[in-house]
Amino acid sequence: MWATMPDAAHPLGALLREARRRLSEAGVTDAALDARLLVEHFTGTTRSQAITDPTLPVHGVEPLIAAVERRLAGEPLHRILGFREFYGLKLELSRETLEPRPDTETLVDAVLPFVREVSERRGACRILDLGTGTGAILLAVLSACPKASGMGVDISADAVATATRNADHLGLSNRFAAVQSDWFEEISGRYDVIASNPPYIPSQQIEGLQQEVRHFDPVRALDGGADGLDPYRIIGEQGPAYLAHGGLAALEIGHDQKADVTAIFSSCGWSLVEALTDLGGNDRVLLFTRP
Ligand SMILES: C[S@@+](CC[C@H](N)C(=O)[O-])C[C@H]1O[C@@H](n2cnc3c(N)ncnc32)[C@H](O)[C@@H]1O
Repeated sequence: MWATMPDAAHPLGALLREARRRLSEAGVTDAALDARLLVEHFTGTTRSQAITDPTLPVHGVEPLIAAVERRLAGEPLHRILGFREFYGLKLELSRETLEPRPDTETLVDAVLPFVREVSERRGACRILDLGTGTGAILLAVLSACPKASGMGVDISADAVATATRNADHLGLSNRFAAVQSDWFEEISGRYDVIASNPPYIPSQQIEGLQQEVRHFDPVRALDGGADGLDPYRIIGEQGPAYLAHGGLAALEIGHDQKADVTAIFSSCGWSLVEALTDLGGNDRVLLFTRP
């Protein structure tokens, strides 16, 4: 109905039904939720308006029509919206940033007790987030721990700019800095925590990933080299020079990488202190110290 009259005013309830119908007929999982979020975002309306005032006339529906078409073409919902929630924070996405995943919240939960303990004991705690992307991990930790501060590192200038904007919007820029660097290349000083969710997919497996990941997440955020372990070798070998005495390394890993990453870190003098699983019960986070 809307494509023939994009300039007309459409009742909010009818827009929602039409968006839901199109998405569900195309087999989009979570069609109802996606329709609601697209309608709210692209018409500037709220969920309660849709419930209490479904006849509310909405003008200028072209952006909504275009957004639904993008979803029908397979683009992930949050890429279209341009943001995603992570650890309760609204984070802007951009072309070269990974869409942060709920499983990565496991890493935030894993480091917070250590960050709080160091902050309480010393009045400060410094965190280095390698491969920061949107800034997700570091910003989540800073939002939960007011005495912590940190540096987000990314090889992508676009990611560094996005993480910086996210810190501004969240009111965290006084404790957050971001730098473009190939891992430790531009880094100096020592940090209490080195955190990273590095690219860890073996190069050969990228082609076989779901279309939504393969086409819309940046390859540089996914590709961990021939066996997926290259970044862990770099962090394991070079990390000790940037770690404060008694510090912690916290790493997200692929579900089948626990033994390999533990072996790499052990060979560099680290000790595994904890291994955590994600919401699906898969190995997801490893914590190491240097005795
Ligand atoms: C899996 S993403 C993680 C993004 C974010 N930390 C998160 O958890 O949502 C990996 C990130 O590492 C960055 N990266 C890839 N190679 C890098 C390198 N050599 N040096 C620094 N960052 C790199 C990518 O640009 C990407 O932002």
